[in-house]
Order: sequence, then C-alpha cells, then structure tokens
Amino acid sequence: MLSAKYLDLLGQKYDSEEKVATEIINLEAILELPKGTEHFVSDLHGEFQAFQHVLRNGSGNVKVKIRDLFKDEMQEEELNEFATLVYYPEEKLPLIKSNFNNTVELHECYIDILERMMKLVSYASSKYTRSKLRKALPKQFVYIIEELLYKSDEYKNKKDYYTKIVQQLISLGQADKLIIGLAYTIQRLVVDHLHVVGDIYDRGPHPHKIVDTLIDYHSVDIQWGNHDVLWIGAFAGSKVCLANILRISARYNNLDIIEDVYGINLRPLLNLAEKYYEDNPAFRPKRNSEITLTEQEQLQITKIHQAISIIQFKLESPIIKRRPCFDMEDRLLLEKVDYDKNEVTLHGKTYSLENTCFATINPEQPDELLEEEKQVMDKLLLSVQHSEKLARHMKFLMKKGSLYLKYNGNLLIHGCIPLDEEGNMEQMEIEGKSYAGRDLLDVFEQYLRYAFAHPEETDDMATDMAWYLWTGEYSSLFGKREMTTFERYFIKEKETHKERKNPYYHLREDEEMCRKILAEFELDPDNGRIINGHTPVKEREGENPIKANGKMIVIDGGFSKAYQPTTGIAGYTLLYNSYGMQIVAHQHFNSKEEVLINGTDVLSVKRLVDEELERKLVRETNIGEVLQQEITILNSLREYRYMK
Ligand SMILES: O=P(O)(O)OC[C@H]1O[C@](O)(COP(=O)(O)O)[C@@H](O)[C@@H]1O
Ligand SMILES: [Mn+2]
Repeated sequence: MLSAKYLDLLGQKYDSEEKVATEIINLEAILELPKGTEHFVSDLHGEFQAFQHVLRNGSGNVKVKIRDLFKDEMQEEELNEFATLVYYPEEKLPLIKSNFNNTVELHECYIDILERMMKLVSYASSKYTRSKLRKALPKQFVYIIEELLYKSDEYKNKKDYYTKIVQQLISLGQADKLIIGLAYTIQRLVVDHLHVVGDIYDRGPHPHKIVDTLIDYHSVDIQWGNHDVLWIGAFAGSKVCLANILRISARYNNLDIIEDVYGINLRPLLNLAEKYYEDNPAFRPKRNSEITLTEQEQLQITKIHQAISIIQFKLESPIIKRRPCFDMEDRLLLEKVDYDKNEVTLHGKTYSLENTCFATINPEQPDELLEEEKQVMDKLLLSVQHSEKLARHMKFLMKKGSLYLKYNGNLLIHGCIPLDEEGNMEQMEIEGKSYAGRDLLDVFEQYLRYAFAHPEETDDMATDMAWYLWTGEYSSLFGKREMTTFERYFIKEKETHKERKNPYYHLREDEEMCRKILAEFELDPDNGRIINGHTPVKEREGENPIKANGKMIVIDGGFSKAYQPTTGIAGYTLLYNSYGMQIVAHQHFNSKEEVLINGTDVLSVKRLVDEELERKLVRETNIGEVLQQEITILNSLREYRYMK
C-alpha cells in the first residue's frame, strides 16, 4: 500500500482526474508499441572511427530502412550516397553540393534530400510516440519538422509546399543545418538503446573519444571489461593498475592518450627510464599506422615501456603476499629468477631469459621499488587522480556501468562466470566468506564501487580487488588461470605464454550449462540468452559466434585492429528488435574518408539468431515493467483522490 503522504505528493503533479487518466492512457498505449531496437557492441579497444561508423549506421539498420523506402526509385549507387549523407552529414553535404554549379539544380537537390529525409524520419519513428520523436528532433527545428511531418499529406501539391519551405530555408541559410539535424535524428531513431559489453580502453588510439560519444548518447549502459576496470582501478588508487595502463599504452604507442588527452605528466617516468634503460627489441612499441615515430621517439617509448613493466612486476608482489585469497603465489616471478644465470624456473622447468632489463632489481629483494621508482609512482598517481577529464570519464563508467546486467531477459557480461570442469560455480573465499556465481560477481562489484569512492585508500582489499578483476583466476572479467605478461617479454618458449582459460569458455558451448547460468541470475532459461564479449571469435577458423543452440552469443569479433588477423573480420555487433535478434559481422573498416568518397559501406553480413513468433512489445521489456508499476501507482492515486 502506498502511503497517503506519497499519494498527496503525487497528487500535486496530477491535480485533476483528467490528468491522471491521460497519463494512464498514455502509458497503456506505450505498452502496446513494439519494443525498441537494442544495439550491442563490445571490445571496442579505442577504435573510435570503426565504432562511430557502426553507431552511425546502426549496424546496417539505417541502410535497411533506406532500402525499404527507396529501392524502387533509387539505384544502388544513389542509395549508398544517401546513406552516407545520413551517416556523415557534415562531410557529405559539401561533397554533394560541389556537384552543382547552378542554383536551380542545387535547390532541386535540396528539395529531394529534404523530402527523403522527412520520409525516413517518419518511417524510422513509426514505432515511437510523438513525444519520443520530438525529443529526438533537432531542437531549433522542431516546429518546422513537425509541420512537414504531420501536415504534408493534407497538401495535394506537396512539391510546392516543400519548395516554398525549402526556398525559405535556403534563403535564410538554414537548409544545411536542418539536413544535418535530421540525419542525426535518423541515427538516433534506428537504435533505441545501446549496450557496450566491455573493453572500451587499451590498444587502440581513441578510447576517450568513444567515452565522449557515449556520454552524449541518448540511451546506453556499459558492462565493464577487464581493460575498463584497469583504468577505473588506476583512478581509484591502485598503483599496479596504473602501471598496467601505462605499460599497455607504451606497448601500443598510445602514450599521447595519457599525456595529451588526460594531461598526465610523464616526465618523471621518462627521466627514470632514461637513466636505467637502453634499447630492447622486446619492448619496442607496436607499429601504429596512424603515427610514424622517429628513432629517438621509438627509443624513448622503449625505455619507458621497460621502466613501467618492471615497476608493475614489483608492485604485484606485495599484493600477492598480503592477499592469500587471490591464490596467485605462482605469479611471484621476480623471486623465481636466478639473476646470475639469467634463468627462471616455472612449474619445475628452467627457461633462460632473454631481453631482460633488470637494472633496478636487487636480487636479494627483487620486489623492492627504488626510492626513485616509488616517487615516480606517487607523482603519477597524484596526476591521474587530478585529471579532470579522466575523472569525468571514469565517473561516467561507474554511473552507467556494472559487472553484469540483466536486460529484457538476457544476461550481459563481458567475460565469464567462473566454473569448474564439472560446470559448478567456482567458490572464492574473500575475507572469511565464500562466494560463487552471482554472489561472487555482486561482491566484486561492491569492492570496486568502494575503491572508487575511496581513492585515497591505495592498499586496501577493495583497491587490490580492482587489480584482481583485471588478472585473477576467478575474475568474471578475465577468467584465465594466469596472465603471462612476464613470460611473453622474457621467455622464448611459447608454451610458457599460454594462458589457460576457465572451463566456462568451453562449457558455454553447452545449452544446459547456459540455462543453469541464466537460472543462477533468476532469468528465464527458455527465453533468455547470455551475451559475452572478451574472447575474439575466430571466424576465420570457422568459429561461430552463436553457441549453445542460441543461448550464448559472443560478440567480440575484434574491433581491435591488432586482433583482426586472428578473427578475420572487423567486429560483430548484435541487434535485437521486436522481430528478434540478428548478429552482424562487419568487414574491415578502413576509414571514414573512404566511405565518404566511394559511398561504399562496410559490408555487413547478417545472421538471424532468432525470430520472435509474435512481435515483442514494450509491455514485455524492462521498461514495460517500470511503466506497469507506474500505472499501478496512478490507479491508486485515482482511487484515493477521485473515487471516494
Ligand atoms: O596482446 P597484448 O596486448 O599483449 O595483450 C595480451 C593480454 O591481453 C589479454 O588477452 C587481456 O586482454 P583482452 O581482455 O582484450 O583479452 C591477456 O589475457 C593477455 O595477457
Ligand atoms: Mn576483455
């Protein structure tokens, strides 16, 4: 029962019976609309250009709508050209205009474009309420667009009507702005809600631009990836997470993100690196087609890369020692090295080390940081925690993100649910209590939120847990026995590089297993699915992203350029509209410029995951549930106020 106080308060907003009734009618009507389109992406890894392309074309959805409407009146080339205009209006419009050298033809062209844009807006918004459409319209043109949208049919001579308006718009210098605004409205209408299933950061050059785009996006949630948590952990005060993000940034030649984008001063680290390190082939930055480095620059990065890697290895050790529950003693590698012989013994086998850079290591106490190293890390952490831009981005990740999400009956999670070989949820004991399955994930998330809320605490369990989430065996984001970073740098034998995956990654092929996991999260195993990112699907080797009879969908197809040779494609995305689910395999995306000039879109291959027997309505969604609760409350208000 709702309290009288609550209803009185609500009564202030709905202060007449008609207002209550109107709202109930409105909500009931919305429940009968088809469900909005959900768009899933994952493992973006800083590839902003490819990401924004997929976002702008709604994984091919914009093109589908254009084709539906105009296939009879436009040739393929023209369809492509129009689609490109919708994706990149600011850049495409001048290109189109440059084809005309007299104003009469140009005006004709404007009229055609506007007419088509209006048709497309109307079509793409057909499953929304007018109020929702209004919110998606460019503010300054709402009035004029609504005029055109809702009145156009009444005019017999539509052409004249458009001509008049367009002439006015052109002479007042507003036509371009209107077209650009409409293009963004269309982009927004084709996707109702976006899910980012983890790993926005690392490897690629522009994760910050992805986050900026997401901040402005109309409706989005994030399931953190291990790389995102690494950044969150660094901001929350974990020096080992910080060392990792710097190491990866050096490795992928992305230190600009740290310095120029987030304004973190790397000078102290560079000074240290210059003092102790030389060139070293194992630490040269990966080639990046966008930036060419001078020899001098490459050498500097190589030195920084070594300095920060050694700091990272040293920082891992005290955490492993103070957290027996992490069960990571195997990873105390600096202690296993024979510094005279330059060898290491792992699982009983001795390997010689190459490309070593142990100048700052004291063999008696290998994990001890030099005073200089300590100071460098203190300064870096201070700088990180004072970066306003980073703070804004990390707060956004915390606000919109979670470790997993239950949404419209599906379970969204970046990595895995840690399992044993028999398919039981793995137990992990933390501070004297045992957790497994959903409870384990919930407790991980609580720790991460605590660490984020207490950035001044740097060595507590919560902050250490952020690092565990990056690299721990039972981390739902990592899900491998160990991360063999040390071995990859220093040992030739490939057998030591292997990272053994949690049994989850093969057991998830089994439908029964997926059903069990869905049930663990109180989702309906008959209708729900698990949606994963994290492990690149090797399409090239015939791996199928749709597993376990459709109960499991893995959408990491490798936006990351560095991983495309492995996957053979340029990323998967998933669309879930009222008719069902479709997975989209994207072919290589070269550049926006190429799309603009050639009008060719990245070819996307769609595969049906499932077709709904009946069109799914808003009523059956999470939002529908909320609306139904609101209706119940409004009905209570109605009875309380107006039916006595
Ligand atoms: O190829 P890189 O950049 O050296 O990274 C390798 C590391 O990345 C990881 O795959 C984690 O990153 P992902 O989440 O993208 O898989 C580790 O398991 C592995 O040690
Ligand atoms: Mn990942």
